[in-house]
Parts: sequence; structure tokens; C-alpha cells
Amino acid sequence: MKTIEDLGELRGKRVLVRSDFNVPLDGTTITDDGRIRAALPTLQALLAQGARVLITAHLGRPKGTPDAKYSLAPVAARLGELLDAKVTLAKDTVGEDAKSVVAGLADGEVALLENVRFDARETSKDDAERGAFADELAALADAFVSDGFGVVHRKQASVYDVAQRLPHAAGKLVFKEIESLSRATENPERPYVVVLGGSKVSDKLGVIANLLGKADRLLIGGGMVFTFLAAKGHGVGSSLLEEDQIDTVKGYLAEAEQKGVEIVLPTDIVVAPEFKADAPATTVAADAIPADQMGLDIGSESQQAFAAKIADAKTIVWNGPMGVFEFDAFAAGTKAVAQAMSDADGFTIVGGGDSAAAVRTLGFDEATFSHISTGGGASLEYLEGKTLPGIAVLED
Ligand SMILES: Nc1ncnc2c1ncn2[C@@H]1O[C@H](COP(=O)(O)OP(=O)(O)OP(=O)(O)O)[C@@H](O)[C@H]1O
Ligand SMILES: O=C(O)[C@H](O)COP(=O)(O)O
Repeated sequence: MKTIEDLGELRGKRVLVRSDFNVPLDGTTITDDGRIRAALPTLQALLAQGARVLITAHLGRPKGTPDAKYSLAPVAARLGELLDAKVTLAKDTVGEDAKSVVAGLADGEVALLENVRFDARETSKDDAERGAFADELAALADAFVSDGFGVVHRKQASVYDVAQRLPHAAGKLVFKEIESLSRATENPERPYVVVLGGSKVSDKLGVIANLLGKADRLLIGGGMVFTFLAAKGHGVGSSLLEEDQIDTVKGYLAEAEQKGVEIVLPTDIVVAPEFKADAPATTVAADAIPADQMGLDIGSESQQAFAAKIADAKTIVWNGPMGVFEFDAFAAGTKAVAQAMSDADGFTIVGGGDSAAAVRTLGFDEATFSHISTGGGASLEYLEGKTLPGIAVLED
């Protein structure tokens, strides 16, 4: 992959940068700006060279049409503070305002296009539709820098197709991520433990098939748990459940047994009648979740068991919170895993927007982890050994 330096003289050139600014928000307040900070080295390097920097990014999963709730306005404001520069936010993605904002950029100035997923073509499965959108994005710039590591597993117009249309390079964050993550893919020291949680259950269940051939132990927490418990024939009340994945999970359990891979499930669950910060929480056995309750965290017995499985590991990868850590009553499982990783002697990788945010908002020292990845799904797919479209397209 080419570096920014390989792009040659950039003064006066319009450089389109794809960043991952998919940050957690509470209303319009950014609760963790880690992904914005991680983007700074590339942006600062381009600005220092006198490039006219135009950033494209997504926030959340809007339905392919403008939606104020997913505006990048809070990101533009925070980026301006961190860069100590004015960051103009275009009101659209490739429309009249975007064009006029780009035309108004002077050397060393930066602008952000509005949420790229406000245009349905960005995430279209149709190559021609995505291509047409990428043509319009590419027309705004002279070169493309891919630096949104968290999104390189997506074959989307601003990640993949636009790179085919402009001279391109990988940004500093992409190189840094690959360097750190490759330590867990090339001969990982064993025991190799993967801790999986979070709420993007259907996205992340798929990685288990590949991890069964690589890891020695899989610890399952978060919203992922309930499809496993259902596969074992237990009721899960109103917990998050991917019913159409139950058979697949049964297959994983059988395969793990055959391959000698340990799948560790929680034995107790913190439940509540509803998804609310002040909902009354109780702990129940994992095989006895009442029909009118939902599981929102792993219980204390499970926390201790998970910590013990992490303590003697030499490579530990964690992706996805163990519970709804945003609510204090359901944060203990996530804290326990973060603590165990922070205490472990092995090589530790935390991946995922929310997992990384959890580590920081729960007060852990980032330096006690070997690598905090900005990628969630992207880091997992990289660790699975998959070809990531947003990386492959940069390799000439
Ligand atoms: N039992 C549960 N039920 C519902 N939601 C849960 C549960 N456990 C965790 N979560 C939620 O999972 C969310 C994070 O999941 P997600 O899969 O997005 O992880 P991530 O680390 O952000 O990875 P990525 O970067 O791929 O999004 C958190 O907001 C948390 O509240
Ligand atoms: O949060 C992430 O993992 C990335 O920003 C990708 O977001 P997506 O899962 O909505 O594509």
C-alpha cells in the first residue's frame, strides 16, 4: 500500500480522506472522542503539507436519507477543537454545498462532508449505483487517503469504489492498526483467548466460524450470549436473540467440542424487566432467565470465571462490551473484563468503538493495554484472516 508520502507534492491539491468518525453520542454530546483523536496524525500531516483536506465519514446507520439525528455537526465541532482549526461542515455529501465548500478551501484548510450514509448509494449492493456515487465523490478531489480503519471491512462507495477512481494511499491509522493487529494473526502466543460481546450479534456471530480454527478459548458475553443459551435449549426471556442463527450456533458448539476449543458461556446473568438505566436489576442463573426479564450483563460468578480464563492467556482479543455498560447497573461485567485484560501479562487488544469507549469512560489507563483498536467488526475480520475490501483496493 502507498503511504501519504508516496502521493508526492500535495500543496494545493484537494485530498479526500475517509475517516471513521462513528463515535458514541448522548444526544449531540460525544461521549468518547477516541476515533476522532486517532484520525489526527493523518489529517495533521496532510494539512502541514498544504493540502486542501476534505473528509468523508459516516455516523450510525441512517436509512440512506438525511436525518438530523445522525448529523456529523458534533464531530465537526470536536475536530475543530482538536485540530485547533476551523472545520467547515458541508450541508450535503456530494451536492451543491459540498461543491462550494471544496471550491472555497485554501491550502492547509479542512472541511467535512455531511454523513456519507445520507445517500443510499453509499451502502448499495449494486456496483453501478455505488460507482455512480463514487464518481461524484471522486470529482471533488485530486487524491484519496483511506484512513477509516473501522470501516475498511465494508465494500462501500467512500471506502472501496472511490479508491478505484483516484490516486490513493493508506493513512497513518490504517498502517498503525495493521502493524499491531498482525501480531495476533502471525503466530499468536498461546493460550489465545477471544472475548466477544456487544450488540451487533448477527455481524459478529459469523466471525466465530473462523476463530474456531485460530483461538484456544472463546468467552461469550454481551448480547451474543442469548443466542448461545437458546442453542443450548434455555429460555432467554426478552433478551437480544437472533432466532435464525440458533442452528448455526449449535453447529459452532459442536465444532468447538470436536476441535478442542473451549467456548465459555456465562453461568449467571444480570436481568431487568426493561432496557432502562434505573430498571431493577437482579442476578439469575443463565439457564433460568424469567420470561418477562431481559439479560443486560453477565453476573459476578461469570465475571470471576472470565477473569480467570484471561489471566493465564498470552494473546487476548476483546471485542464488544459484556453488558449495557452505559447504564451503571449493567457495567460490572465490562469493567471486570477490562480489569482482567489490563492486569494480564499477555498481548492485549481491545477492538470496537464501544469497547474502546468503555475502557476509557470506565477510567482505565489506555497504556495498560497493548493495543486499543479503532476497528470493531474491521479488527475482528482482520484477525479472522479475511481479505478486507477497503484494504485490498489500496494494494496495487
Ligand atoms: N445484553 C445486552 N443487551 C443489549 N445490548 C447490549 C448487551 N450487552 C452489550 N450491549 C450493547 O452493545 C453495544 C456495543 O456493541 P457493538 O457490537 O456495537 O460493539 P463495539 O465494540 O462498538 O463494536 P463495533 O465498533 O463493531 O460497533 C453497547 O452499546 C452495549 O450497550
Ligand atoms: O462502528 C464501526 O464498527 C464502524 O464505524 C463501522 O460501522 P458499521 O458497522 O455501521 O458499518
